[in-house]
Amino acid sequence: MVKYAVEAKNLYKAYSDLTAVDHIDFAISNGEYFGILGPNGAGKTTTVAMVYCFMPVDSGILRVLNYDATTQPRDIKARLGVVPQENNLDLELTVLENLIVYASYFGIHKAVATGRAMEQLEFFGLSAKKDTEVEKLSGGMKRRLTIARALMNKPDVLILDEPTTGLDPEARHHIWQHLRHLKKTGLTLILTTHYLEEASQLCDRIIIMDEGKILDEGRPGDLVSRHVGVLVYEAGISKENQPALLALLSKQIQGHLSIGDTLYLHPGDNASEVLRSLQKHQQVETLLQRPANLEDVFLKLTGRRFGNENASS
Ligand SMILES: Nc1ncnc2c1ncn2[C@@H]1O[C@H](COP(=O)(O)OP(=O)(O)OP(=O)(O)O)[C@@H](O)[C@H]1O
Repeated sequence: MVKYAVEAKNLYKAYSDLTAVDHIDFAISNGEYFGILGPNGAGKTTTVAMVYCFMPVDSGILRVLNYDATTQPRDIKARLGVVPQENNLDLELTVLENLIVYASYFGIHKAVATGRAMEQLEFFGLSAKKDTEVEKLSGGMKRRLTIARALMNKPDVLILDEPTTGLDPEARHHIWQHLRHLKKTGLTLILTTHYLEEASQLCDRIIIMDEGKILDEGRPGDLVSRHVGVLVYEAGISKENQPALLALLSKQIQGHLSIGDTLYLHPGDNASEVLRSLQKHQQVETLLQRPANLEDVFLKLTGRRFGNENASS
């Protein structure tokens, strides 16, 4: 068995003069759930599109299941499952037909394909819909069917490009649950997402991308504790009060970090004392205490927020 499911070294891709993937390195172990997290335009889709040999590599090394992405794309494609960003199911066909037709592209005999399809539909809670035309399914069902379809060739690596974008929270959680169950099969999963919670919930390890570069990589929890600590206080501070407040904090907490109106406190910090001071000096209009998350990591690394839709996802 090869050591890495995917290995990228100095990987580079540009569209004319726009650099989409800027000399990045990463390695994904077999059986790992690996996330590529980043805002719109970060280069996530371009990165995975090179992994599934849809887009050519401009320069650098990209090996997938020990095959070279430039010279051995057919070997790679045969062993991958891909769920692209847009649903590309055949809307006029039934649920079952979609799976069987897809399997035929891999030369899987109809009888074998039917058996496999029934197993997949059972697993993804779609058995009752097997004879329904795809256009009549809900968005969440369509997405589950697209994942089921990508598993028809029993891939070693499953690539999901933004698997839950556009779904409501319930449908999203439903998909997460299925993906967690799939982990037991030893599947390697590569997921791109701009949902911070999705990355935290599903991934063993993530890279955070921005403007084609990798800002950092690690386990989601480790990234949070390494960059921002455990607790975060969001303080509503008027602009004129900010300098005085920061001066006060500096006296009280060694090495505290503040970005905008968010204060980051590490477990060793004397948080309750800080809070008392803040309130005593009436420099804070509102104060919210919450656990630190990957949004804070992104903010710390870039000085920019990830985007409002992520805060509550
Ligand atoms: N076919 C293309 N032609 C030209 N530029 C492109 C093309 N595809 C992507 N880009 C640009 O390359 C950069 C990276 O895009 P990419 O789609 O890889 O990012 P992303 O992180 O997946 O973003 P999103 O979440 O919006 O899909 C962006 O600036 C994008 O506008």
